[in-house]
Amino acid sequence: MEQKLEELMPKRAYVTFLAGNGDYVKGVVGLSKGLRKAKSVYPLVVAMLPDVPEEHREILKSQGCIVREIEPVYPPANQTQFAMAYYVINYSKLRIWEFVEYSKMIYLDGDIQVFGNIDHLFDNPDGYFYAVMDCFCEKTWSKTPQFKIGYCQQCPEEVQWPTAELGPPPPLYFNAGMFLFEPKLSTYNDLLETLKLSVPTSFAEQDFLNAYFRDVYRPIPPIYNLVLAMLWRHPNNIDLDNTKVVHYCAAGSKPWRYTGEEENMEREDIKMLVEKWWEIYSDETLDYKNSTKDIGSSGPFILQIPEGGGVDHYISAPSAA
Ligand SMILES: O=c1ccn([C@@H]2O[C@H](COP(=O)(O)OP(=O)(O)O[C@H]3O[C@H](CO)[C@H](O)[C@H](O)[C@H]3O)[C@@H](O)[C@H]2O)c(=O)[nH]1
Ligand SMILES: O[C@H]1[C@H](O)[C@@H](O)[C@H](O)[C@@H](O)[C@H]1O
Ligand SMILES: [Mn+2]
Repeated sequence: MEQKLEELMPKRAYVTFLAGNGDYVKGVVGLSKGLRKAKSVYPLVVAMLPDVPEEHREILKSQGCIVREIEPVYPPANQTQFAMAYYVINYSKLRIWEFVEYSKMIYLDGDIQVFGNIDHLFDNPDGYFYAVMDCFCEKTWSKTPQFKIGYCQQCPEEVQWPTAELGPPPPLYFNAGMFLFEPKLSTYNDLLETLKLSVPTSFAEQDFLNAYFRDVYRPIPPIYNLVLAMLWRHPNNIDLDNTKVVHYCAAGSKPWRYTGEEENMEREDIKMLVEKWWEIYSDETLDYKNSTKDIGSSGPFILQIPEGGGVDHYISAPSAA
């Protein structure tokens, strides 16, 4: 019997996370417009906690986002001081492994902007967890042994890991603001069960995900998640001209809150990147309602086949189920 094309195609989507009634909704609106500008063919799902107000949900739907409410996930009770107190809500991100109507997803934080098309990352071989290596040099890391001895995995030759005192060097560590993963119920259930036995640490679910996926983690280049501190900590490791994804995670760098006053925020490269975020956010031609006719603009109800990545490509892709 003939199967419909839709049924044969592995489904893919971007996914972000939204909590509360604050201003992160602006980040998500910016992100949805950035994905449209980059002509991504996949929709943006917003996994949101129940505390996101109706008004913000409507704004996101009107930008073509698929809104999915999730229940909060809490870490085991513990005395941990997270690097930022609000990181506790980020454990709720684990719910995205339950989105099994998609075979592969790319998670992007709401404070991320996409400046180039990254749809090709979905074609990476199945069975791995792909993300960009983090940097340990900012003050948020000050409680960690890495920071205390001045060790960063971005330049492991500068300060060598003291194996004699601390044992073997820690495994590669990714920033959890961007990653490619495969939703799966078995993984989802195991993540939640494993969390119950875990001890919360400074970087909350980012530390947890690093520990959980350490054997299948494959680093991808920093052009797929430019953690802004890399600009002043490791300029030689980055390629700004070819950077496709920028993560406004450094203190004071969220474009919708930017004042330029915090440390490093007066830099020309930071100003330029903040301006580039605003250009996309304020561009009305990128609003979903103005761009649905445009081929390549992502939206929830349109089945689209990417240029040059047609039917054969989809059908031959190995199943991630
Ligand atoms: O009030 C809030 C706070 C956060 N968020 C969402 O949670 C994400 C994570 O928060 P930040 O982007 O402010 O955090 P950082 O980039 O500093 O944090 C990094 O470390 C965190 C540890 O919990 C997470 O892993 C996060 O994905 C990773 O990029 C946001 O992008 C946004 O999508 C909200 O919706 N509302
Ligand atoms: O998740 C954190 C956060 O984004 C910090 O702002 C950054 O300095 C860290 O390197 C990262 O691990
Ligand atoms: Mn972030």
